[in-house]
Amino acid sequence: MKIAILGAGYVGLTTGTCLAELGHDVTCVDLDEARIAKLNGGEVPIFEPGLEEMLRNHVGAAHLRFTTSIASGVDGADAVFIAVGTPSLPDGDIDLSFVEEAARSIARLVKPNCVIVVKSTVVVGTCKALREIIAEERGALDFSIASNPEFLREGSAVSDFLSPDRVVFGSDDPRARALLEKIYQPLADKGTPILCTTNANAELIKYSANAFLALKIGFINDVANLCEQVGGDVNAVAAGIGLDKRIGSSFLAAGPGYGGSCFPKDTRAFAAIGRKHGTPQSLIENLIASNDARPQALADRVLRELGGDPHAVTIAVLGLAFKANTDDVRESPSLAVINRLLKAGCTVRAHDPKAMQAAAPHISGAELCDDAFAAVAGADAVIVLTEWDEYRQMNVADVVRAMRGRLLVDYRNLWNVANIADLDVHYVSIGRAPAPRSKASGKVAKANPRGDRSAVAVSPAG
Ligand SMILES: NC(=O)c1ccc[n+]([C@@H]2O[C@H](COP(=O)([O-])OP(=O)(O)OC[C@H]3O[C@@H](n4cnc5c(N)ncnc54)[C@H](O)[C@@H]3O)[C@@H](O)[C@H]2O)c1
Ligand SMILES: O=c1ccn([C@@H]2O[C@H](COP(=O)(O)OP(=O)(O)O[C@H]3O[C@H](CO)[C@@H](O)[C@H](O)[C@H]3O)[C@@H](O)[C@H]2O)c(=O)[nH]1
Repeated sequence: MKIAILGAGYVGLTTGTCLAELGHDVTCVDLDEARIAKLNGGEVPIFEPGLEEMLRNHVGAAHLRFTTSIASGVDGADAVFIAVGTPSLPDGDIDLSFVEEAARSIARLVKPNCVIVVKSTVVVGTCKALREIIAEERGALDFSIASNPEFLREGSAVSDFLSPDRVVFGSDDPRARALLEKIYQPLADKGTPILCTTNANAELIKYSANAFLALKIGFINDVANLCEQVGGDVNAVAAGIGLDKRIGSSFLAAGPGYGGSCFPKDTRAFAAIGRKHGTPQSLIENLIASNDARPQALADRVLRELGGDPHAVTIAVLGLAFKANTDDVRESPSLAVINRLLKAGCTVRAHDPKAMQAAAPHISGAELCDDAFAAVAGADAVIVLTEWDEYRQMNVADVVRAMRGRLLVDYRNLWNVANIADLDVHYVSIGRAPAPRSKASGKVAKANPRGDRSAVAVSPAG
């Protein structure tokens, strides 16, 4: 099958490479000349595990090409996937202008009977609107339009695409359905459930899935707040509720709030579409408000723990990406925490294994360190904000030795409390029971002088 993909970002590039892997002949088109030049020079412009190697194999075998020319990209294509961005508008609704522009630009170029597949995340009714735009541009063209929402996660995009929980496509016409079935046949052969439904349902499924997953995260973060006040441990609570098959254990990791290019934007769009149609999505509206407030609250907590004049304080931040295994910093809670600390007057030194270049323009004033220990050296406090394995595997005793102060803030619950128990540190984590007991005496320790019950204060051994 000859396929063109418009947009060679996280989704377009992964989709193009994986469709080549499934045996199709793929051309990825992007208007960003620098991006295409990099790809044609054998360089992959994003960090996504497994992508580079797979991409090189298919470029080498001439199944995968990159171009800035829409005309040559879509020439003769049986299907054209639109995978361009759908950013937020100021009112929370999504900006469909890139998708509309993409549809307009291909309308006069695609061959008759072509199937136009909307891969971008779009609000319900978009396929219908695009059909009208294309008809307006091209008059009598016989074409089909389908929605094929993407559920991959950054950091595991390739495996998510090739081994998905399901493939969803929505189309109101049999030609599009038949073509998409053919495109995804290799996944169906492996037993992947294929759900074929209407355009509108497919569009709604994507937003509902993201909104529901974001709700799970918001819920566990609220539970974490409660645990801190009443003496619970959110990890134990999450494990306990996650064993109920109706709840499931995934997406119950408490942390600094969800970020990234999808959940924040898609929950806002979900809420906006509810308001527009007179069906307010109050659960989601509340979720957005509490998630937006979380990074600031977590930064303020660090300032409270430190006390004194923030101008005299140096803080090391470990992690800038919105999650591990990606270089993406879009709506990363880490950036919001850092900017709050900078505004308060702190000196901030930050590190990330992959995301420093992307983060730099958003945290001017912070010093970027090539090495995690360079960030930590001489710091009064260390805050972990991204769950990179590199940080998980750090020897916490070495971290403490390198610091000037004694405040360790683990906003991803990466470090094992038992390994910290013998260190002379004040350890703050998310949703953990206060354990202010000295190992030696079994009495309440004084290592948490401000009496914040949410902090785990650990006394030196012996
Ligand atoms: N990032 C994810 O994990 C993810 C997962 C599922 C769905 N989505 C959705 O997929 C869509 C794309 O997301 P992304 O993260 O890949 O975006 P991105 O910003 O990484 O990439 C979009 C690309 O489209 C290009 N582009 C814009 N207009 C174009 C046009 N007319 N023709 C050709 N190229 C054009 C841009 O130059 C850019 O390189 C969004 O709707 C997003 O919500 C994203
Ligand atoms: O238990 C969890 C799981 C995730 N997160 C956070 O939630 C955000 C999103 O994480 P994740 O879903 O793993 O990454 P994305 O790449 O944003 O993927 C989401 O958004 C994509 C774009 O729509 C969808 O395709 C995916 O199915 C959906 O998981 C990140 O900030 C994570 O740190 C948590 O705090 N706790």
